[in-house]
Amino acid sequence: MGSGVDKSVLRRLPKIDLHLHLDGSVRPQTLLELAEAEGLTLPAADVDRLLPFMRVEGDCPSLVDYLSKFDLVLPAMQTAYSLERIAYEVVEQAAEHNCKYIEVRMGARLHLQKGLSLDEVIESFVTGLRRGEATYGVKARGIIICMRNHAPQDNLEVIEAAARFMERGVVAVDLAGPEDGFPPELHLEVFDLAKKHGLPFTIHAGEAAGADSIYGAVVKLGTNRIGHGVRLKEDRDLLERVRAERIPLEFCPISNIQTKASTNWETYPIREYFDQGLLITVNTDNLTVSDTNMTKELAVLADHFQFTLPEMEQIMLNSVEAAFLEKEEKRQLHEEIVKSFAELL
Ligand SMILES: O=c1[nH]cnc2c1ncn2[C@@H]1O[C@H](CO)[C@@H](O)[C@H]1O
Ligand SMILES: [Zn+2]
Repeated sequence: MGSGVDKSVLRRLPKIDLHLHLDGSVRPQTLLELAEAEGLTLPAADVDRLLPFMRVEGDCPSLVDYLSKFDLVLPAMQTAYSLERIAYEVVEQAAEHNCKYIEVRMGARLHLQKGLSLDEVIESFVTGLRRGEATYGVKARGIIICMRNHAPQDNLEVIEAAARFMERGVVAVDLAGPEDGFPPELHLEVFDLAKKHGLPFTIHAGEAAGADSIYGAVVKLGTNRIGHGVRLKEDRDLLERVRAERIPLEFCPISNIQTKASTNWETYPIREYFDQGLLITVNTDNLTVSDTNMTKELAVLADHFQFTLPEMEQIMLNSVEAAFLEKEEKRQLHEEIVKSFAELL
């Protein structure tokens, strides 16, 4: 199998990652250092032995099991220093794979355990992104996540805080966390508030739950983008609507197989959706938890779905269209992607 794509070129291709969680992308060495400095206990004292606790290994039965991996890192993400550093290092990791633009997301309320305020959390996060952008030249913006298992009242506060950072690197908000039992409609009011502030949003849907969840996100909430959306084909009318309205799908192939959004590559609908003209984007989700990077994600497209380099360019241009950026910024990014592909092809 394979599309005959020269693998050595994949790393050099210009890339965009629109779906990337901060807490799922902590380097093991960084966790060790933060734990040491803060007196936190970890299950292992060196990188090799710590890694199995940080990433999904072998069989992961479900999204809920996948999400249990985040419990290990969150205690070390409760200070301004750690949040700034981890955000900076995510940009650094993106630069290693020639990403030109990334949108990094974080659940602000998950970082209040040691007394930081919501504003301090977001400030530290965007400061790290900005420093990363200045150092590596990767344009980096933030998305603030509301957790679907948190009370809507608490999420309203998250939206208010995110809105205060709209001129300082926050470009959108999101809904993430366990999908079963927490439909998007529970947070209708929360995303109405986002709309009032002119904050666009993306909703994780169709990953662990089926098309109903995507329906809630698209029809009831009016989402601008869909996080994953793998199970969209379960509702043909909805698929047609998503296609016609050009609502982007943030696919994360390696994570999607791990969380069992699809049971295997044979049933993973990326080729089918792409060929049907859905606005497919390809992203990493969680660099550490999923043990991935953008180069590996593109290799999956070549190995399992015969995507050619021009098709990969189309995927990146889809990401430009889907990006939460101003028109002029998108125009520049589009130009940069086209130019770099032309040089490489
Ligand atoms: O693929 C995913 N689906 C749903 N929720 C996720 C996924 N990856 C991470 N998180 C959740 O988002 C929180 C903030 O980053 C993480 O702590 C995790 O609970
Ligand atoms: Zn996600």
